[in-house]
Amino acid sequence: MMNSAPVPLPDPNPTPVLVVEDIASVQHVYMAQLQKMGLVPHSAENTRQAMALFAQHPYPLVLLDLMLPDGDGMDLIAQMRAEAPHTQIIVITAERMAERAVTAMRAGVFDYLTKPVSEPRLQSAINRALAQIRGQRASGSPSPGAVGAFIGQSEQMAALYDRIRQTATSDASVLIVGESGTGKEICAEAIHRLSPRAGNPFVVFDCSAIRADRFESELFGHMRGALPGAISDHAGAAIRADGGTLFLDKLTELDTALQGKLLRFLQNQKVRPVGSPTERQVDLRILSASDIPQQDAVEQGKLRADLLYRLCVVALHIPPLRERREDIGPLAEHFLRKFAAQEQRGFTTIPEQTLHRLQTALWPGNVRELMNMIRSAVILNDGDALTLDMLPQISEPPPQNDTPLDALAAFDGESLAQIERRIIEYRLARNDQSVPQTARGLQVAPSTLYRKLETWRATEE
Ligand SMILES: Nc1ncnc2c1ncn2[C@@H]1O[C@H](COP(=O)(O)OP(=O)(O)OP(=O)(O)O)[C@@H](O)[C@H]1O
Repeated sequence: MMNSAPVPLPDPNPTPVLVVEDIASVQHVYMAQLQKMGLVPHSAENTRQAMALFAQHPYPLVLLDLMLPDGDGMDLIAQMRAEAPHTQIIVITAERMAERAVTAMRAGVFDYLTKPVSEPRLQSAINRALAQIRGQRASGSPSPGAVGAFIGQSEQMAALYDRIRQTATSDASVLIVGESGTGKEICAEAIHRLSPRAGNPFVVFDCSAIRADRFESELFGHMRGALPGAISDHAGAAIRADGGTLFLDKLTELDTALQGKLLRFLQNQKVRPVGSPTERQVDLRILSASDIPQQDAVEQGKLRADLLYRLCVVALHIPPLRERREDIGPLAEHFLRKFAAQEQRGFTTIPEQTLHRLQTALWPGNVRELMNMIRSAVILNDGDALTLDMLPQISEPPPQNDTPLDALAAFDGESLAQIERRIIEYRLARNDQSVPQTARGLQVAPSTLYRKLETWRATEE
C-alpha cells in the first residue's frame, strides 16, 4: 500500500484577490503566485477598472501598485477602505520614498513592499494578510457575516443577516419593518443582490412621494399624450423592474384607496400603461417597508389588512440603533473614514470620550442621523481626531437611572398596574398625547399603548 502524505482538500470558498497593476508581465507573476496559493485572482490595469470591479465585489484582499496610468493608487486606498473597511491592501510599488510608505500605512494598508519583490516575500505578506482576514472572520469582529452595505455585528444584526440570506433565495414577499433611518432600503437591496434576480433591476417605488392622480402613471407608466404634459412614453416602475425586484418603500404612507389598486395589481402582475390599449404581464418579486409595526399600521387604518397579507409572507424587523449600541462604534468609524476620504480630510480616530458620547446618545433618527452628524463634522472641521466639540448637535444621553428612592415613595400603596398607568399618562401628557412618540420613549409598540388606553376607557364607561 502506498503511504502518501495527506493531500489537503481544496478550499471550497477560495478567497478572491484583486490585483491592480498596469504592467502585464508583473501582473502575470502576481496572478500565477496567487493561483498557486489556491486563491482566485482578478486583475485591473488602472484605477477606473479597479473601482468598477471593487464596486461589484468588495475583495477581502487587494495587491496594489501605486503608480497607475490614470491616477494615484493612494486615492484607491482611501476609496476602498471607505467602501469596505475590512479589506486588506498590500501595496507593491517601485516608489521607495519612506514618506509614501508612512502615508500608506497610516491610511490602513496591511503591508508596503517595494519592487522587485521576491516570491517568498510576496507569499509571506499574502499569507499574513490571509491569516488576518481569517482571524477577523473567526473573532466575529469586523463584519464577517454582514450582508450588502450593512455595517454592524451586534447579535440582533447578525440574526437579521441570517434571515436576509434565508429569504433571499425564495421569491416570497418580504415586509421590512423598522424606524426611519434603520436601513430598510439597504436591507431590501441586500435581499435583491443575494437573490436569483440579482442580475435584473432593483427599483424603488416611494409610496410617500406619489400624488394620487399620478399613481397609475408612476407604477404602470403612460403613453405619449395620455396625460397633461406627457410628451413621450414613460415606463412605470413595474415595467422597469420586470424580471427583478420592486421595493415599495414607505408603504403605510400610500392612500388606502390606492392600496386597493396596488393589491389588485399584485394579484395578477398585469400592467397596462395609462393610454395603452394593451396589457403586459410582468414578473416581479415584491419587497416593502414600513416604519410602523404592521399590526399597528392596520389598527391605525394606515394599511389594509388584505394588502398586508399579500405583502408580508415574511416580516423582517430592523432594531433601532439605541437597542444595539455596540454597532455605534463600528458605524461611526466607517462613516468617519468614508467622509474623510470623500472630503479629503485627515480624520483617522474617534477618541474614547467622543465614542462614549456617541454610544450613549438616543439616536431617534437612527443610523441616518449618526451618519449625517459625522458627515457634517467632517465637512466643517479638519484634524486627526473627531472631538466632541465638533458634534454640537449630539443629544444629551438619557438620564441615568438614579431616581431618588423618595420620589418612588409617591407610588406607595399602589398596584403595579396603577403605577404603570400613572407613568403612561404622565408621559402622554408630556408628549401632547402622541401615542407613537410616547411608545418610542417607553420602547414599546404603539399598539401596546393603544390597547391599554382602550381597556382603561372601557373600564371607566
Ligand atoms: N447598518 C448600516 N450600515 C451602514 N449604513 C447604514 C446602516 N443602516 C443605515 N445605513 C445608512 O443610513 C441611511 C439610511 O438608511 P435607509 O435609507 O436604508 O433607511 P430606512 O430605514 O429605509 O429609512 P426611511 O424609513 O427614512 O426611508 C442610508 O444612507 C444607509 O446607507
